[in-house]
This record gives sequence, C-alpha cells and structure tokens, in this order.
Amino acid sequence: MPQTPKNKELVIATKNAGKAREFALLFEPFGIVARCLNDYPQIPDIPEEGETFADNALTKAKTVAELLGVPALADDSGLCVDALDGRPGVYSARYAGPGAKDADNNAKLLRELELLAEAGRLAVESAAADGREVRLLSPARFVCSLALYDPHSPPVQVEGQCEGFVIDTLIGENGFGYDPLFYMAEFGQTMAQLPMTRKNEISHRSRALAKLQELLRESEA
Ligand SMILES: O=c1nc[nH]c2c1ncn2[C@H]1C[C@H](O)[C@@H](COP(=O)(O)OP(=O)(O)OP(=O)(O)O)O1
Ligand SMILES: [Mg+2]
Repeated sequence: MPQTPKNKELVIATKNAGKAREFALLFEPFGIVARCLNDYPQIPDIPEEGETFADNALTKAKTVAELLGVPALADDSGLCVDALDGRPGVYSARYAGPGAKDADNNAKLLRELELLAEAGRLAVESAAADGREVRLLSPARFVCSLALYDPHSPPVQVEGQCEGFVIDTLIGENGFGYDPLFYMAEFGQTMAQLPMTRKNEISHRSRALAKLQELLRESEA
C-alpha cells in the first residue's frame, strides 16, 4: 500500500461507518490505520452520479485525494438482484429515496420482491438459516468497486463480488446495509450472522482489496 501523510495511514473516502470498520480490520495486519471521512469534516458530500460502481468509486477517490493532497481509497458498492434486473445496483444507498436509511432500503427491497412473488414471477425455494426456514426470493450479488487515487500516479481500479440470495426476512445483527437479507447457502447463514472477521474472508470488499494488493505488488515487482 502507498505511503500516506503520516506514514502508515490511508484515507478511505467513505462516510459509511460499516465500511470504515471493515477496512480498519482489513488493514490492521499491515499496520496501516484506515482513516475515514469522519476524520475530515472539511470534505463536502460528494455526488455519486456515475452509471457504474467504478465511475463513482473513482469520483470519490479523486475528489478526496485532490482536496487532501494525499492518496485516497474509495469504495462504491451495492446489491444487484437478478429478479430486479440488477437493481438496486448503483442506487443501493438511495433505493428508498434520498437520505434513505438501511432499514428503509431493506423494507423497499422486500416489498418489491414480495410483489413479484405474489404475482408468481419468482421461483421461490426454501432453505434453513441456523434452523429457521427462509424463502430464497432471488439470486443476488454484492459488488464492490475500489479506486485508489494517488495524485502522482494513474488510478488503480478493481472489483470484487460475493454471490448469495435475498431472503424474505431480516436475520442477524452484524454488518450493515443489506447484510440481514443476504443469505449464503454455503454457510446456511446471512451475511449479518457472520462475525466481521469471517465476513472479511469472503466479502466483495475483501475480494476487491485482495485484487488491489495483488496489482500493487505486481507493479512494484
Ligand atoms: O457489505 C455490504 N453489506 C451490506 N450492504 C452493503 C455492503 N456493501 C455495500 N452495501 C450497500 C449499503 C449501501 O446501501 C450501498 C453502498 O452505497 P455507497 O454509495 O457505496 O456507500 P455509502 O453511500 O453508504 O457510503 P460512501 O459513499 O460514503 O462510501 O450498498
Ligand atoms: Mg455513497
């Protein structure tokens, strides 16, 4: 990872506390302290108007790196649901409207999928989440695009994904965002049931970060 102002700190261009916690843990083994935008109140809200996760990640990283004059890493991520033709996708954070909270977005996602289920448009199967029966409403994937912007080098961009299903009920207390509705058959659990250490082994975010580290290693070799 590149050296940042206070050597061994990296600015993460995010205001999302859930992402910030995951990055802090992911960078800890490297002795890198991940600083998020809550540490830089002078940075204004950055509009996310791109058509792709990659566009938005680059905009966030570039804006913050140029304002602070140091490298910045940005994450643009979301949930792409097959039965909804990939929605909410880049609109995941504001699916239920501007300023939507995680609970609002989860409620809207359930509403949309239940409407399709009632219309007989979903092939719904059942599964067990820690012994509870749940309905698998649609295959879905989490996508995370990372952009590392160093004012003195070309940007580096990578993407990671994590496959699962949206289920019909919220389960689990960990994580953030859509985690309580995201079920992974291989674990028989939702993302919100996994401790953060476990989520960080399999998530779209950790997979993207592993790719970024690989690219940086190759470019240094
Ligand atoms: O691991 C995840 N587990 C559950 N939900 C997730 C995850 N990763 C992204 N998501 C959802 C949350 C939010 O609805 C949207 C991200 O939107 P996104 O614009 O990238 O982040 P944000 O606005 O919350 O913070 P910021 O832009 O300051 O980084 O996707
Ligand atoms: Mg955002």
